[in-house]
Amino acid sequence: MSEASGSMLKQATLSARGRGLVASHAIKAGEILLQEPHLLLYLDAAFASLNAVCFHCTRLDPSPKGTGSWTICPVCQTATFCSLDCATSSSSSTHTSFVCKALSLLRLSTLDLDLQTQARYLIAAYNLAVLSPHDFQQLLALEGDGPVDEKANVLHTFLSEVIRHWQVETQRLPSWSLHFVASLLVKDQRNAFGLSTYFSDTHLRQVRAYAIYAQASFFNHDCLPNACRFDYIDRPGVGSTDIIIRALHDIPDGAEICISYFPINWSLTERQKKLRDEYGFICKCERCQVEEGWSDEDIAEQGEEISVERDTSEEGDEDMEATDEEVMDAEEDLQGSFPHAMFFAKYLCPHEGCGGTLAPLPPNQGRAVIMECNVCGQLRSEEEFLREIEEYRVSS
Ligand SMILES: C[S@@+](CC[C@H](N)C(=O)[O-])C[C@H]1O[C@@H](n2cnc3c(N)ncnc32)[C@H](O)[C@@H]1O
Repeated sequence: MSEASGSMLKQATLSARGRGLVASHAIKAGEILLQEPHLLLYLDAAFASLNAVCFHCTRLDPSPKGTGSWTICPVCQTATFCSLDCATSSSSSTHTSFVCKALSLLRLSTLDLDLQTQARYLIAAYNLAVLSPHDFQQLLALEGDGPVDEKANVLHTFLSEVIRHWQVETQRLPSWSLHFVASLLVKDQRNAFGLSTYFSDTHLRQVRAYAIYAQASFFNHDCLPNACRFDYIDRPGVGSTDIIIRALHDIPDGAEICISYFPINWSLTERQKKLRDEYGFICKCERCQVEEGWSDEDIAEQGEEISVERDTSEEGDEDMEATDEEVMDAEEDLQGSFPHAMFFAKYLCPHEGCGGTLAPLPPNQGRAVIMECNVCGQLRSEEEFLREIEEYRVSS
């Protein structure tokens, strides 16, 4: 085992799941287990084409189109910057002359938007290899190696062309083999986190950018996670693209910390497909094992139960604290309905269509537990939680 970050986590090799992160001491609900800046960041091509997201910090342009003070790089006509600071910092980091040239060629290419996003990842990875070999080694150390497929072929051809152009204009840079590009693409698929914008009116989430984090990439998946991730990409100041991992509940010393790689309310079929196709494994977690034994009626019933539990009132915000006894009684009431009912009642965001996970705010002595949603950002007090359960009890 080796220390991962600070004193909260240790890296361990775990049976049938490679490396993972375990608690290096007992952890309290809501504690921040990890806060980490990205190793690599790249924009989603569809979002980038709107020219309303900063190439360097990924903040959105809040002003109506054409009225803001944002600038676009006159050379590649692709990278948009929200401020002089971002434009200046990026010229020696995320938007070097190499990246600028590569983006110019990407703009003229015929790659579809999905391939353009992947090309942006390879450009950022190549830039990282040139600027910071140490950080690039961290990327190479991440899980993932893959077959050479059509996508890898197309993207390898594009990247080789970029490197050839660049060599003609400036210096000699190493080329990358087709197998190397294919393996980097799998590392991205298995380790990148999407930084999303949530539209509360339509409940849609649109990925704005993708980020890879050196330590957070070691969290394994569980369909009943004990931690979840937050990001605050539009928050002012530095560190807006940091990943923050918070404990959902108390975690004992030595237990593995797992997150869910997708919204926790996905069905068994959706979860298994995603994990098999994109992450290369069959999930054997407790929840999957229970749900694999279900009949079609059980599945329909569970869907209804989750939606009933989520159909909550938004009224009232009395400032009284629930006692531990009240919370325990409520938990017992729910246990009987279906396995893991309590997990959804506690941790699935009650706001319709959101699908986010609620985690307690970091512990603050003497204060009631307040849960925060990692998607819509809304808060829920313990009293609201008890009221939801009471409404459910009355209606069932
Ligand atoms: C983000 S990485 C997590 C760290 C990885 N275990 C490692 O050794 O670097 C994702 C990969 O870990 C493995 N993994 C994650 N959760 C797993 C689980 N519950 N069971 C088996 N393998 C898992 C899969 O290979 C997956 O593609």
